[in-house]
Amino acid sequence: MLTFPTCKINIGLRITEKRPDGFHNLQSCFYPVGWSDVLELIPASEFSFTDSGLAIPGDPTKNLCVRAYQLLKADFELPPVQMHLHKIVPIGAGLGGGSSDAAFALKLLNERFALGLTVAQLQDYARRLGSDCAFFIENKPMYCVEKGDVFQEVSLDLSGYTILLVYPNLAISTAEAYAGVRPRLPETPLSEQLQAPIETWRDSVHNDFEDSLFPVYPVLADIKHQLYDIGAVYASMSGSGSTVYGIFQAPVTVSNHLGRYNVWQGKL
Ligand SMILES: C[C@](O)(CO)[C@H](O)COP(=O)(O)OP(=O)(O)OC[C@H]1O[C@@H](n2ccc(N)nc2=O)[C@H](O)[C@@H]1O
Ligand SMILES: Nc1ncnc2c1ncn2[C@@H]1O[C@H](COP(=O)(O)OP(=O)(O)OP(=O)(O)O)[C@@H](O)[C@H]1O
Repeated sequence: MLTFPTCKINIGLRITEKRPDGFHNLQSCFYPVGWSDVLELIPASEFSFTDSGLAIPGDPTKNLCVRAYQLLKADFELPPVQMHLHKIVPIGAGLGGGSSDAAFALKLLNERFALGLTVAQLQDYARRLGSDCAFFIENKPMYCVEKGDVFQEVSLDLSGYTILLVYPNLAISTAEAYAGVRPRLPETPLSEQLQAPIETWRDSVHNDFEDSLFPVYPVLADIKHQLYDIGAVYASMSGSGSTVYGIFQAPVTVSNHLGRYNVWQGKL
């Protein structure tokens, strides 16, 4: 069985407070984007995990796909499987790629072995693997609060718009990015700003990580300016970086300047 774990962008990201558990509460709209990995699962005589495509740093036995399998195996009689991940979505990119792999692995195992887990149960398993993971169970636009794993329905529909993602070949660790932020409650809740037309977002919808990361990595601010220069209606960094995205009315010609990076264009 094959599945295609997509990624996400954050439209606005306000870090509101540090929690007693060391994590941060946030407000953000998570929106699915079609740039995807490929995950294959085949029943086998013993468990194995292999990967290809982009090199994944760290120990493969701790890959989030393996951890997803082990999590379910602890509660169910799961037969052994051969798992293969072809990695396409950049890593340390603010796109939640690894989290998506984990969530899609949970969904695939649930389906293949008819475990009968509900969406809420799958989300509970996903939360144990990472803050971004639970979003990818339903994988639809959501207003996310707390650690980014508590959801409120959002009536945002950007279908028809084109998105251009620019990964500047620079990995940013999520934990380090959080260590650099100064949490504070925004004067206007993000949910209110998102109800205004997309043309207003440039002046209102903000990713708090930009404040601490743009001075350290000037290339990020440069990409954001370039995206506005080529006609983006709205541009922002996603998550804790380093991907910067632009939302456009129609498909765009990627300038030579941006073409030097790892770019992906598609429909929202
Ligand atoms: C930046 C975002 O991508 C926005 O969607 C997410 O908040 C990151 O979520 P994630 O990559 O799933 O992060 P996790 O694997 O849960 O946590 C990695 C590290 O990021 C920090 N972290 C993460 C999420 C959060 N709400 N507060 C945090 O402070 C913690 O130091 C944690 O040790
Ligand atoms: N399937 C996977 N894909 C990517 N990284 C993985 C995966 N499984 C485990 N990891 C580990 O997670 C680290 C990347 O985590 P990090 O949260 O920075 O990036 P991400 O999952 O690509 O997305 P984001 O930057 O949005 O959080 C990698 O360095 C790797 O050690």
